[in-house]
Amino acid sequence: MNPTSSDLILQELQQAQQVLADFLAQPTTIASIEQAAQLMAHSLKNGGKILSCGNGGSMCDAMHFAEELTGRYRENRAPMAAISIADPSHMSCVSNDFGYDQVFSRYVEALAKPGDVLLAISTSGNSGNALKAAQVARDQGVHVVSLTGKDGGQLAGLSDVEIRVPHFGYADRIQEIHIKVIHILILLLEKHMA
Ligand SMILES: O=C(CO)[C@@H](O)[C@H](O)[C@H](O)[C@H](O)COP(=O)(O)O
Ligand SMILES: [Zn+2]
Repeated sequence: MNPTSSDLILQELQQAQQVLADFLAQPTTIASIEQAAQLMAHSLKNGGKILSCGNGGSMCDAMHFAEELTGRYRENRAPMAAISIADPSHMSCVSNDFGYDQVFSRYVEALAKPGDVLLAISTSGNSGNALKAAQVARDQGVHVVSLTGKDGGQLAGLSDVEIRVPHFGYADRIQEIHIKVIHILILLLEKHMA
């Protein structure tokens, strides 16, 4: 028998609850979020900035993160220096002329300065363009914070701080936790910068 809509709704919410419980049960979770916030706050206090990137839904998350730092989260306060790598003209030029793997790294190469932070978001931890951006960032003295899923992929090894959602199913389950972490990071940045 096909599941009813109510069955599907309940199943979705219960699965999300389980992924959140598994994330919370991971011994590294709380410390890694606090470390990421400290790294970002240190950079901002020293005149640095945060660049964020990701593909698909994770690009939306990268944009969401940056706009709430330059714009607003819960309350009005001074803007913070953050920019997501999501300019369509840049993305189309670089994809067309150099390849999609370079869409984020070329932006990092152009704009990032030592002491800045790159927030790289990838549910698989294996998207080529995110890996290349993290590698170029490291080469330029830019700290890498990553939001990953599954086993962290290759991005785990390229990160100064990795925040991993240890879920091996669909990406949306991982993204649901990523956006929660993004909001917590903003909350902590506001606390550190106040
Ligand atoms: O939002 C979703 C799925 O929920 C998709 O658009 C998803 O972000 C895309 O398939 C991405 O290309 C996946 O990349 P990644 O998270 O593995 O780096
Ligand atoms: Zn938000």
